[in-house]
Amino acid sequence: MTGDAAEILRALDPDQREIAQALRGPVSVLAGAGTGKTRAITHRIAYGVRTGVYDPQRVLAVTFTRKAAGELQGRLRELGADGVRARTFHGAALAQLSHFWPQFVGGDAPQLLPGKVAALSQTVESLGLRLSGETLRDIAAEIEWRKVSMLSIESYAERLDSRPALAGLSPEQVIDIQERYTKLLEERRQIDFEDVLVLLSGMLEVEPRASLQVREQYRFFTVDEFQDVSPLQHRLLNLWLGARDDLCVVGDASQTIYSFAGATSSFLLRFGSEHPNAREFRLERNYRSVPPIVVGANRLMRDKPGALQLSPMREQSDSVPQFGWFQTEQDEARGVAQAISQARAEGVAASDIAVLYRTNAQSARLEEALAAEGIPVRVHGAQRFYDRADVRRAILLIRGQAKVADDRPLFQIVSDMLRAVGWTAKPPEGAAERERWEALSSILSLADDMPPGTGIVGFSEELQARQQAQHEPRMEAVTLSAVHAAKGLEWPLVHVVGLSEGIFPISHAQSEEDIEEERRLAYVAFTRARDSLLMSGFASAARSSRPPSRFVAEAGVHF
Ligand SMILES: Nc1ncnc2c1ncn2[C@@H]1O[C@H](COP(=O)(O)OP(=O)(O)OP(=O)(O)O)[C@@H](O)[C@H]1O
Repeated sequence: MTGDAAEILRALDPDQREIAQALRGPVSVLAGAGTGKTRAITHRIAYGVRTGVYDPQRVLAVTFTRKAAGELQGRLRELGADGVRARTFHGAALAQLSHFWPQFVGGDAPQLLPGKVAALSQTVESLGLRLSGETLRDIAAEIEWRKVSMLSIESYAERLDSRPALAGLSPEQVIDIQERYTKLLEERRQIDFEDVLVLLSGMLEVEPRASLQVREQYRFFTVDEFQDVSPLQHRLLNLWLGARDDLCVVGDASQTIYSFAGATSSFLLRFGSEHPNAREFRLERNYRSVPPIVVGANRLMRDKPGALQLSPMREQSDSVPQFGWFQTEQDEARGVAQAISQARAEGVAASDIAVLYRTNAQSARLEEALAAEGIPVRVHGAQRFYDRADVRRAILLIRGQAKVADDRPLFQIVSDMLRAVGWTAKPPEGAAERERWEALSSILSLADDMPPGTGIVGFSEELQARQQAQHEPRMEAVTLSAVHAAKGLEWPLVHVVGLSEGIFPISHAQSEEDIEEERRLAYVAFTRARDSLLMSGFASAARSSRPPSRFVAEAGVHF
């Protein structure tokens, strides 16, 4: 073993190390929240590359979001596993579909529909119906569910009884809309997001030359968050694998939060029966959170199927989760903003704080309250860092400057470039301006964090590599995020807001299954916190009064 390879293993605990050394064959890792599963899989890949078992070009790490793929790619790069690709299912599938279409179908691949709602709106109009934006989104969600569950419209029609009713629509109308939507896309030569996987899977099934090419390209697969895989993604993964079995899947049944969209943890929990020679590992040591948070998380999931029992690894702490109860949503937002102001006054960095909520609609009130306190925020998922116009311009300028012999200190050159796109040393007023300023400032902080002696050429290369990997620099702002989008992330101080019955769990979660999913979502939210977890809720709604969320008491938090 080379010294470098041994170095990679040194960062791991004994369980993680065993995983990193299990390089071949089917491997499943059941890993609780904060137990270092991302660390285990990135080090496993880096170890495989470093020991020469893996050709980096033939390794594919699959995640569910572009953000997670960017993080993974960034971490792999830091571990010296350049060349390994981290992609979303969708990203990898789209690249393959565009590549194969001209060869096996002819012409260019159909155009990808940016979203379903506009096409659906046209479809329902042609049927003489008038539906709200919300109903159109519900119809879109049903189409997505049908496709990822691999059901034809006919089979879907047979199951319609067990699906949620769509406001004001008869079963015949629901089916009619789906048929017309399909026809409209065909006429326009367009495909939607799920069609990418449907079409690619079909192509790989019937076209041995295509599947052979894919299997030539990729040999070793790792899938993160496997508890959220859909039947359609599972089918595609099996097609990528073919007869081989170099597949490592990692997940936590307690963090399954996309069942509503067709995901199921059964692929994770049944991995051993699908691959009888699989090795199964467990990670249950929680490194992320102080013990009282881990105890609360364990309580919330007690006796739930597939739940792991986390053992806290951090030192004992008296930072127990707290619950604050407010009269109105506005009072709650103000209370949270004040608490954040105070934490910052005590020295907590804005980037170390997150506010998590059940639905995106909750963010506006929080944004307002935080802006009133002069707190910089970034709304997670609103815009990708490298898609920001100013960031792109700044990177272009830096790249241009790297071509000129400029041996001034890096910090000076970069701040000049940033000034050219409107950055100032002092933060501006106004939430949007401030967010823009924070984005540009994060480029400057990145320059500041480069090893001493790095020049503009080295920095420009680093930026380009990060941009390619979508690896974002850290912004000095409080993160506002829906819980779904916070999966896989962590912050020292986390506020989970709207913990009121009817908000979280959400009012439309009625069945036992729906409530279980809400509970897992609460589990994801609570386990994002490293040092402090502050929960809150509010009593009054339009015409009624709500009690605190059941999840607060279930986590053993007193109020
Ligand atoms: N062996 C270890 N020693 C010390 N700290 C560790 C170790 N493994 C992981 N950690 C730390 O624990 C935290 C969680 O790790 P990571 O993000 O890899 O977890 P995860 O299992 O992917 O989490 P989740 O499933 O909740 O998103 C990180 O702060 C990481 O640095």
